[in-house]
Amino acid sequence: MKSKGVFFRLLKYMGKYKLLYAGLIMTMLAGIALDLSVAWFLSQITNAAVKFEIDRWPTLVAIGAIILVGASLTSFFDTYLKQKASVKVRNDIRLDTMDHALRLHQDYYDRTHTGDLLARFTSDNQAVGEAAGNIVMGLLRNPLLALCAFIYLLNIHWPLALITICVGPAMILTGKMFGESMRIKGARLQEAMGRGTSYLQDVLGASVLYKIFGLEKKISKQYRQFSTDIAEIEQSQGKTQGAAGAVSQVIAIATFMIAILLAGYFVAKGSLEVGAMLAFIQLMNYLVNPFALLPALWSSMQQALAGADRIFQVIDAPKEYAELPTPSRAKSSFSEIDVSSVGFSYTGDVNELALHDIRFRVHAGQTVAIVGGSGGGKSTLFKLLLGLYAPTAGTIEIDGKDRGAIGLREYRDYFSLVPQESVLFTGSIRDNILDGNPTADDEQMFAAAKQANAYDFIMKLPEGFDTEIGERGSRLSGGQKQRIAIARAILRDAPILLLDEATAALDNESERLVQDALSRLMVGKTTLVIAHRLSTVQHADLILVMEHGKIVEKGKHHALLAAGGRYQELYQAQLMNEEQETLVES
Ligand SMILES: Nc1ncnc2c1ncn2[C@@H]1O[C@H](COP(=O)(O)OP(=O)(O)OP(=O)(O)O)[C@@H](O)[C@H]1O
Repeated sequence: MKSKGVFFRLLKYMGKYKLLYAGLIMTMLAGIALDLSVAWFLSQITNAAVKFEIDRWPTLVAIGAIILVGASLTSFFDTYLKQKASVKVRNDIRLDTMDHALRLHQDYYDRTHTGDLLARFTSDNQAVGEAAGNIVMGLLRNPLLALCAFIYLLNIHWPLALITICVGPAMILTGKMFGESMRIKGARLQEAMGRGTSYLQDVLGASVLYKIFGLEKKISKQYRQFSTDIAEIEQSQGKTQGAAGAVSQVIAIATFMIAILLAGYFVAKGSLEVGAMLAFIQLMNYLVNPFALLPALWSSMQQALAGADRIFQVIDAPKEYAELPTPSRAKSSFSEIDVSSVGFSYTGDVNELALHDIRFRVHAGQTVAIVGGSGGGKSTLFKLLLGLYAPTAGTIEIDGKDRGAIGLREYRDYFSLVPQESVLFTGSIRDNILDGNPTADDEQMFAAAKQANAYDFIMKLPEGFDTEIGERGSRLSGGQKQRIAIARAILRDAPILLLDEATAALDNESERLVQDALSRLMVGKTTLVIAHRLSTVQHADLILVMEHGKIVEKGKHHALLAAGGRYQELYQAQLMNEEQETLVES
């Protein structure tokens, strides 16, 4: 997006705090008046001194004191209000980003590293906050101060004032010259930071893996590359900023010198008072300094706008819902799911189908096992069933209606999910189980925990259900996390359960507790399970064998085994696996 468009969008966020910005503008105007009064004050003191007007001194001291008090007050309010405005705008943008991120299509999450999204919430947000406070006010105050100083200068000595104002166009040109380059470097920097944060997130969340595999040196080397990229862009930014600063300094000093030489000349000729010359010097500062600051402010604004653009990309990305959906209320029943000629492509290209012509029907209460080799399309089928992606061809209907007719939230209310790796959120065990049904009371929560074989271990924890589980459940064992996730699914009590069986074996006792919990969860439910266990497939009402995105065999265990096809191969392989596991354990 063009930086102008980005700026106007940022302005909308700022517009919510009109009073605050009105206060800031008043403070700014008072500050400028005080600055100018210092020049006037200088001229008064000098003229009184030159004319030996000693009796004016008490008044001059009083004026000096008033200027001092005014300056300290405006300085306080200026800093305080700018900070307040910046914090409020940042907070609103952060909340808005979250509000939109929660509604993004799964496709966005599958394509984008979460670290990159995190950078938009952190470093980009920080840059935008700066823009809404210090930078925008600086961009307003400096030209206005320069303009007021110029008008005052015109009053003192107009030919001198006109010579001095030449600094303006030269500085604006400098700003333009370096601003675009700063904006491009700013965007590159934020992207590099996004990549660095993504990498950090992967590595710091996998401490056990890098310790065991001895990857410390490799990771340190790779991170050096990310860090060096960031440092190089920052250095290059420094160069551009330095060059912009140097050019503006040269212009400022040259203008200053010419004006002073001329002012001195006019005093010597008797056409300018000494007091007026002192006021002139002070006013020159107010004219030249703002122009010297403008290029740097302008480039910081460009950099902040590059950050804002990255945030607005998240806000503008296609969403699943127009508003945040109402909390889920699981459906109580259904009769049939009909998957009819479903085809799907992640890329939208019909030549790259991840699923081809998938057809099957499930009746309430049945268990369907989905088996097949890696990359066969099992998880993709789950994603479609859960409404995370829409089929490219064909339909998925529940009781004769597809998700378009039912509405996405309501469609998802038919489902509960137990993923392969249990995901728990930061918070207490209670919070996590109640995610299944926030309206459940303690009795229902305890009953769910008991069914999930989780109650006893939870009660042994120091704070029972109120125990904080730590980041991603890090303070719990794998089996404990799974049982909490199962308790959550039990409390949800949705009629269709999608279960991705864990491939990683737990120890015997833990495995038994988890399996037992899962069988209780499945009672009375329709279950579609990506199955890795023989016991699950043997008892399924329907087995779908998936290879290369197609259902290559379909039926019940004995019939498929007798057919001697792909299912039999998979079954034999799994049988050998489980026999080996039993041998290792015994
Ligand atoms: N987000 C994605 N974008 C593009 N292609 C994808 C995406 N996710 C999966 N695929 C591709 O779709 C195909 C099916 O993958 P899927 O994860 O559904 O297989 P799977 O049967 O669940 O495999 P596994 O048993 O190994 O988990 C694979 O070729 C995979 O590379």
